[in-house]
Amino acid sequence: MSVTVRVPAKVNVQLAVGAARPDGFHDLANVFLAVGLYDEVTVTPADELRVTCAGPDAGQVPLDRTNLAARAALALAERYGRDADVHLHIAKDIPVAGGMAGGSADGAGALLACDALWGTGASREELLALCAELGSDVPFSLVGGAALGTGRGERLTELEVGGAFHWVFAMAARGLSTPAVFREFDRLARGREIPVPVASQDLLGALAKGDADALAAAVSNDLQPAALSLFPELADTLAAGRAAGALASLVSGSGPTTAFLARDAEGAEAIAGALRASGTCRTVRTAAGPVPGAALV
Ligand SMILES: C[C@](O)(CO)[C@H](O)COP(=O)(O)OP(=O)(O)OC[C@H]1O[C@@H](n2ccc(N)nc2=O)[C@H](O)[C@@H]1O
Ligand SMILES: Nc1ncnc2c1ncn2[C@@H]1O[C@H](COP(=O)(O)OP(=O)(O)OP(=O)(O)O)[C@@H](O)[C@H]1O
Repeated sequence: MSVTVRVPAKVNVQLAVGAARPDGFHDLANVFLAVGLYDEVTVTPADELRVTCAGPDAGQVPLDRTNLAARAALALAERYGRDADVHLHIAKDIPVAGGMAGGSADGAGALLACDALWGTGASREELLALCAELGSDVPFSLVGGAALGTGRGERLTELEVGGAFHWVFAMAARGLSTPAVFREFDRLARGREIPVPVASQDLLGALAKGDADALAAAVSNDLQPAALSLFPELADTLAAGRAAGALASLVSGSGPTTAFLARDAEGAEAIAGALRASGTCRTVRTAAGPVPGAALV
């Protein structure tokens, strides 16, 4: 018997970052939108814990116990007194180290799949608490849709969204390490007063209305200067998307994937074509959101 769970990627439509906390994390006002790019995690009983991965970026994914899917299976097994002798297979379509919560998606997917396989009877709250232990983005991968994340991003308030938003994502030639981007944020912020992060009411209103122009005017990412500082060529990708008519262009989360908001699906295809022709990125994908979070298939 095996269980498969499909989990979406995310884009951060607002990422407000506060000062570094004593524990090294940063308080955030993090507005997540789940978009239709998916990883699938399949769990099958086995003689020992084993991870395999297939997909264009599979070579960059660790297959040992540092893999977030393996860590999720081990955490759930420990909490509910099971053994974690399972084969976890990840069909990976979300870019690796791209700022789209790919590893987090696999963590949430493995947790839900193992939970279904083992019949632990864990409540949604218990699963969300385990997700938060695995990583700041993991609870959102479980929940999906749209949500405001506070604390280090793990405390979620689900948000109403009034329509679909159409996006283009440009994947970069190399990844960026999330801790390195936060460190660069700290370096750039040195000697400056950092305001307490708060969600933008204009942005929440634009999401609720499903208004792409209003959303474009309100998107922001406090990690973008740090990502650009570590990866200056991203400015060329952002400029190419703007020139192609994107309503908004921004770095997704900690980057280096760049995200472009289009008016509709047709507009997204046109921007995607122009980005491909620009030669400023590795691959280009289109996806709409919001979509539901991790779910059994
Ligand atoms: C950049 C975002 O993707 C935006 O959604 C997230 O904030 C990062 O979430 P994530 O990849 O799940 O991050 P975690 O695995 O929890 O943390 C990785 C590292 O990122 C930094 N980190 C992460 C989240 C946060 N609120 N403050 C931080 O400073 C810390 O150095 C931490 O050691
Ligand atoms: N299942 C996994 N898939 C991909 N990377 C993983 C996984 N488990 C652990 N990792 C490690 O985590 C690193 C970050 O990968 P990931 O794809 O999660 O980054 P990301 O999308 O930028 O994350 P986020 O948007 O949450 O900051 C990888 O370089 C890899 O070493």
